[in-house]
Amino acid sequence: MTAAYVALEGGHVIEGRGRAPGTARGELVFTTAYTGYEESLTDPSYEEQVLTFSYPLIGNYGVREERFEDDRVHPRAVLSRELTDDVADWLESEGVPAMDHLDTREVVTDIRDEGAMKCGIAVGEDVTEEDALAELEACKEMSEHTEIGAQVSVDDVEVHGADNDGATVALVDCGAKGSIVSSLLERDAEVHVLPYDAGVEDVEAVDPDILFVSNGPGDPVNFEETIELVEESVGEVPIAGICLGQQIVAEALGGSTEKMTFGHRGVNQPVLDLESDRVVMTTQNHGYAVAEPGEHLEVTQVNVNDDTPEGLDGIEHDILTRQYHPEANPGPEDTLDFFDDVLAMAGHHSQRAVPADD
Ligand SMILES: NC(=O)CC[C@H](N)C(=O)O
Repeated sequence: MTAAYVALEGGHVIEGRGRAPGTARGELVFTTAYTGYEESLTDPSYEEQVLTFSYPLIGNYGVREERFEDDRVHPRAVLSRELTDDVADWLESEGVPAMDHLDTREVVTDIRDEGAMKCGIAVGEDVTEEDALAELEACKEMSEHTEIGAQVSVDDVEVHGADNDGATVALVDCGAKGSIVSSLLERDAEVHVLPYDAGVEDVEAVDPDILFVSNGPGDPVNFEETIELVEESVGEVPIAGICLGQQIVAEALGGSTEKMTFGHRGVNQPVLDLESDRVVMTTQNHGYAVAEPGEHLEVTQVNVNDDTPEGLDGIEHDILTRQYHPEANPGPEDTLDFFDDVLAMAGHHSQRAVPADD
């Protein structure tokens, strides 16, 4: 058996079974999702984090590329009660350390009590507890990853669905899940994926019907360029956002965000829509939340468990954001109509909707 250690903030070291070798460090978080391990492991929002699966068996329906949200694994390391060989081999081929035979109830209880925390991992034939502790020592706080946008964004503009007849969307890629792009393409949109640090001139070059800010990893205040872009675009073009996108929109409109104790990560987070009084089940993966929405935004949806803002609507301008992942994947699919609502905002701004010769 390959040795495997995870050192938690405070110095507590837990031993497990090595499943993919290497050393790593990151913010230790957990997801309660019982399906969707392929989607979670390829979700760019997990960049710089170590992901613990609380569900005890991970990998029981194999590993298929069609399910991937990006072309690589994003968590720095993976902890589980039991990983199948399929998943362990995949993680090894990606160079991502993994360990199992852990009591993940103990890990999750620690995170719930102490909050998301720094950790160090060491997996391999000759590793020791000290190797895991050295990784812990070198681990940064999530908010110190100030360049995290550059780690996950496209470098150059990418266009998808150029032949589509629907709305033109400028999607600012702060670490976008692939299924946000496919949800827009399925609705006939032409999607221009822009780097996270795109400026107003880059958006003007696309002349979009919608400016859409994606999900992404880390602390939203580190996305200064994206916040500035949204600030300058309010009132010029309808704006949409998912997860980090909602947080960036709130920051841009004079609101604020805060770090949660251990966040929301799973596929059964209940969300109440305040207008319809209807509850939907949602996929979530976030460790920050909107604290103050900003003066031009109204909170329209809240998390049933802790009342945190889950949906924001613009009061004077066309703005629509969600803290959860409406694109689902792995599901549930209660909230896919968000994309229809976003695309319905296309053409709301007359200066863009009315052709010059009208
Ligand atoms: N999925 C996301 O976009 C995550 C947003 C942000 N990084 C957070 O942890 O809250």
